[in-house]
Amino acid sequence: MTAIETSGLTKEYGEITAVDDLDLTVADGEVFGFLGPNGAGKSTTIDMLLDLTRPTAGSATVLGYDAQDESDDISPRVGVLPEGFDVYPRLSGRRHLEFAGKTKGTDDDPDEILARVGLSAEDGDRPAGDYSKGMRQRLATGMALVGDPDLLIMDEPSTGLDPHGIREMQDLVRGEAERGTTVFFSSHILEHVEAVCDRVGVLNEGELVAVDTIDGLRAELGGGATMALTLADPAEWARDLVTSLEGVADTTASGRTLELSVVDPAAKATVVTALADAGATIRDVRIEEVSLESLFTALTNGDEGRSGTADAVTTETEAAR
Ligand SMILES: Nc1ncnc2c1ncn2[C@@H]1O[C@H](COP(=O)(O)OP(=O)(O)OP(=O)(O)O)[C@@H](O)[C@H]1O
Repeated sequence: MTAIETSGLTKEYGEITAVDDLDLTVADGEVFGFLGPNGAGKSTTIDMLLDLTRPTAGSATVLGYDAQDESDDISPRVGVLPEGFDVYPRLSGRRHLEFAGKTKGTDDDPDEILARVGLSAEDGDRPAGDYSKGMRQRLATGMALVGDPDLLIMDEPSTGLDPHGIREMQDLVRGEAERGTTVFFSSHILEHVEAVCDRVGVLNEGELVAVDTIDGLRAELGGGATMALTLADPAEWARDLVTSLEGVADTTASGRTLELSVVDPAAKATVVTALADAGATIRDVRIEEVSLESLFTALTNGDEGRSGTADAVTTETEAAR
């Protein structure tokens, strides 16, 4: 079964096409990163999946149910961490979870959920207003996990977290994925998506411009990686050898250093093996992957977002500043 499937899904707000003819499939059990700059249409897509807004055209299924006609079958099976959710400061963490349980009509043990999101029983007793931003996000994720959903939808879950909080969030997502939960993770921060997602879909101005693994995207864009190998002997002969290998380009030799680009990620191992087989002694190998930043910029034409600010597309390093 597919967890999410959209077909020609479109949402227009007057002149603006927020989501444009979106065909997207997310497999059961997958952690899928939904990536795009501010205003790309991520939240609007999520709202249509949850029947919070109706499409202008097209359709979507969630867990096999029609998102519009069978939304009552969908909501008990889906947990949502909405963008910008904040806690009720005076309410304890445990009360938040009890409240979520009542709303969903389940009697999940709050302490089991606290533990699942990495909060202690003592944390559960404290007012959530005293929590760090990372703890608040974990509690909010816990509320989404009440009822043990098959699909967890997280809209920008790492916004505002420091690097430690981000790692905690990523561990949480990985843990849920290991339990078999499908995770749909929207973000405009590249590294967050790369670290946890099996595949990513890149949305730009409402259109899906790519769907692949991060490695696949790198390869597709021809960026791949650059390799610099230091050999024990002058590298000129090795240049001729590796130039003939599939997926290798731009080979240069200078003294004992051999530099090349690999278009196909698998070519890295091929280069090393071919040189070793030919009797070369490799003293050092340096590999530089194409940065996610440049990858993203290439896909979105450096788009800074329709409603966006100049830092709409950012890296973790920038976000942490
Ligand atoms: N209710 C609405 N009325 C009019 N325009 C809207 C409405 N909701 C969204 N839009 C517009 O649709 C486009 C997509 O917005 P959306 O919030 O889905 O993007 P996003 O990718 O989630 O962005 P962000 O990362 O900033 O949350 C934007 O141009 C936005 O201004």
